[in-house]
Amino acid sequence: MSRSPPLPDQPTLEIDPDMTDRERLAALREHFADIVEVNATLEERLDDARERRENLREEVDKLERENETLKTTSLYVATAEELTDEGIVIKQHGNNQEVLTEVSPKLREQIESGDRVAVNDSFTVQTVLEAEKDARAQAMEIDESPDVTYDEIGGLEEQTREVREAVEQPLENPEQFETVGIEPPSGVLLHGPPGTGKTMLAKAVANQTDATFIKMAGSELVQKFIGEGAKLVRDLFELASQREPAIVFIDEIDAVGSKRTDSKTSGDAEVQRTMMQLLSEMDGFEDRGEIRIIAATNRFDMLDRAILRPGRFDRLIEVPEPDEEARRRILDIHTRDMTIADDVEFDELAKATEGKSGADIESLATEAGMFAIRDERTEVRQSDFEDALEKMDESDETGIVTDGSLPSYAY
Ligand SMILES: Nc1ncnc2c1ncn2[C@@H]1O[C@H](COP(=O)(O)OP(=O)(O)OP(=O)(O)O)[C@@H](O)[C@H]1O
Repeated sequence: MSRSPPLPDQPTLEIDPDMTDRERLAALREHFADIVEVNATLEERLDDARERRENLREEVDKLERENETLKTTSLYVATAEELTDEGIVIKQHGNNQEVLTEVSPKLREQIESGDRVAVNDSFTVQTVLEAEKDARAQAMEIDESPDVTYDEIGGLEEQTREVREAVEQPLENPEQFETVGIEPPSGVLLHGPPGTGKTMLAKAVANQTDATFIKMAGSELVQKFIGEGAKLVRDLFELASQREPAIVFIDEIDAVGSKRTDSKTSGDAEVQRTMMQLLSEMDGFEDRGEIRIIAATNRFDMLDRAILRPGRFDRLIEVPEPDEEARRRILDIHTRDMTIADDVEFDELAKATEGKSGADIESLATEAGMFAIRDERTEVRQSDFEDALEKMDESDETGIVTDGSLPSYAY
């Protein structure tokens, strides 16, 4: 805060007993003029101080209001439907209840009908939410040019060939399909245990074909964006058609495409709506041009068969856990940039990692590197890999997984 200038000195009256009346009058006049000047200065300062106090009071009010807002627990999301002289008509998400409510004049200036707002328990509008495209941006990962290449994928030669045939060829040589007179497969479903390279495979095809890679996680659709799943699916396909050629990758499709249950809870209904939207987008897909869809799941058994009908995900590709040869190759790939000591026996490590996925082998290499660093070495030895493996097996037993996710062996 800026410091105020010092107050002016109090004027002093200097009267000498030897002064004539005229001199005394002059001195008094001068003193009076000084006092008037000091008074004006003080008055000016007082005005400044009042103004400052007013500003501070406003600031305190604002902070108090903000504090109040923060203290009130959850807010509800609603859409501002209509701005009237009496207030704002909002429609609450979830129950579609319409309410005429109040809003501060300042907030009102920022609201247009159609905006999403947050309201408190008494429906008073508290804030205007960012445009919905934010939910869309959050729900989708868009990668204009993924950098994964086929040679970074260990094993999966047959799967790579199939994916290239079903996705890459229709994008690169559509006329080949026309000439032969067949429709390319609509959607490809990769199924297999977690961390085996399904996402990598989809990214590699996008890279190879210069397609935009747009990923959406099924679990987020139903958990994070409750009430918006169907709309986000629509947005996903709209976005893809704006970014052609594009590869739409739907990870964890089981979250929206599980077998229908008989329960009628609203959560299930929401999942159903999301899935119906997905199916209808896929059915109307032929005219969409250069968009291919790849989905992935590690719960193949749970999938609703409707998803697998012809014209939908009709090319099923199993992505299994890597065998010994594939593990050897994955070890090579993930230790490519590491300084490896001569004593490291990759063949032996490939044997010892039976049951591990590609993602596990990647963390094994990183962990072995960490052991070397802890020991202040730059070269990674066989013993580092062995220690890392032991640590990994221990955490498998305790169920603690290094990347923070829960182990999922449902496959
Ligand atoms: N076959 C593989 N070759 C090389 N690296 C692999 C392979 N499989 C997995 N990885 C490594 O593990 C990471 C995770 O793999 P990815 O995301 O492709 O698995 P996913 O099958 O899609 O898993 P999830 O089902 O959990 O989504 C990759 O970034 C890569 O570093």
